[in-house]
Amino acid sequence: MDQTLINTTPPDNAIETRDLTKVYAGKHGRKVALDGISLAVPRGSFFALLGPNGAGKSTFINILAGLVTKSSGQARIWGRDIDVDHRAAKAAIGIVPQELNLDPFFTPRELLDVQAGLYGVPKAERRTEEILQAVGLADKADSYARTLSGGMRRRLLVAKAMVHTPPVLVLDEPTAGVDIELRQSLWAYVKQLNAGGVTVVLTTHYLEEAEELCDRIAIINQGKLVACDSKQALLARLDSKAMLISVDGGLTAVPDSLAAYSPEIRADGRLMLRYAPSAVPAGEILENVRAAGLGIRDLSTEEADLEDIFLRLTSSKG
Ligand SMILES: Nc1ncnc2c1ncn2[C@@H]1O[C@H](COP(=O)(O)OP(=O)(O)OP(=O)(O)O)[C@@H](O)[C@H]1O
Repeated sequence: MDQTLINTTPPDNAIETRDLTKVYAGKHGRKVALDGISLAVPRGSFFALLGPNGAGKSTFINILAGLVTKSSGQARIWGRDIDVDHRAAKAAIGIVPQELNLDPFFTPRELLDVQAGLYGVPKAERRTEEILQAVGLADKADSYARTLSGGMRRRLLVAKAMVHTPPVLVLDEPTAGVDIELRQSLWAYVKQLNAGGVTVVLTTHYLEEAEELCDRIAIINQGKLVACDSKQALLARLDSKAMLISVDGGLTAVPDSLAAYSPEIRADGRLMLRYAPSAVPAGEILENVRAAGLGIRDLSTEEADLEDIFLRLTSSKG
């Protein structure tokens, strides 16, 4: 890690933005891509930045990366203001871009060396072999980048982002187009980095991925922050569950007395009853089911998932 970062107390938040705004002046007029985003990414967290296409995720990340100039607002990376302390802010972050932009005539080893040089990492401190090993590219260390598969290039980009040992790693849609097996190995490595203290921020279209990996989630819609919370708190917000009941002897019609639970008979014949766990105890539903003369053969429940939250917060109705 950069000496100036080592010699200071680590901040509570790895990234902090205040009223971050970006207005693009395009051919078709002004486009507000970010509309006053204030958020904090706690140090050590595994943070997901979610949003539909065009929500502003890449713009947000590219401002942190120094690739897009913000229109107004502030951003701090590892406590360093990107305007005031640009060099230290840049040293604190490693960015894995969305595009697979690698020089085709360089080998992974050369690319990592060039990158280390750009960041002023002294030769003796370079961890080229270790990083190549970690991303599963040790046996491709001397092959031209153009001969690498999409999944390998993606992993090479992660390796590139890590050469200067930044405490914050940001991945923009890292698994788009990467097959499942490689996705797993990429995540294994990123999880290992996170377990070692690296703060990880990722944007992804795969909500299950965010749900599985991340502990905090922010959702951006049309340039505005519509949610930023722990995963548990976000999911609890929906306060919605479904109870699935296999009824003795099957079921052709739902008794009227269960109408309050928005009942539905599933294609597999099970009866689905919806309820808000904070207001309705499961036992009460079971009593009502029995009182309606139905025998319960088997029972399971389904929780709301991130997709439900995401759709609710980003639907055009708001
Ligand atoms: N250079 C630019 N000039 C004008 N408008 C732009 C520019 N870059 C992005 N935009 C617009 O700003 C908005 C946010 O784009 P951005 O790429 O940040 O979204 P995103 O959430 O990353 O989307 P995706 O998931 O598709 O990458 C979009 O409406 C986009 O068309």
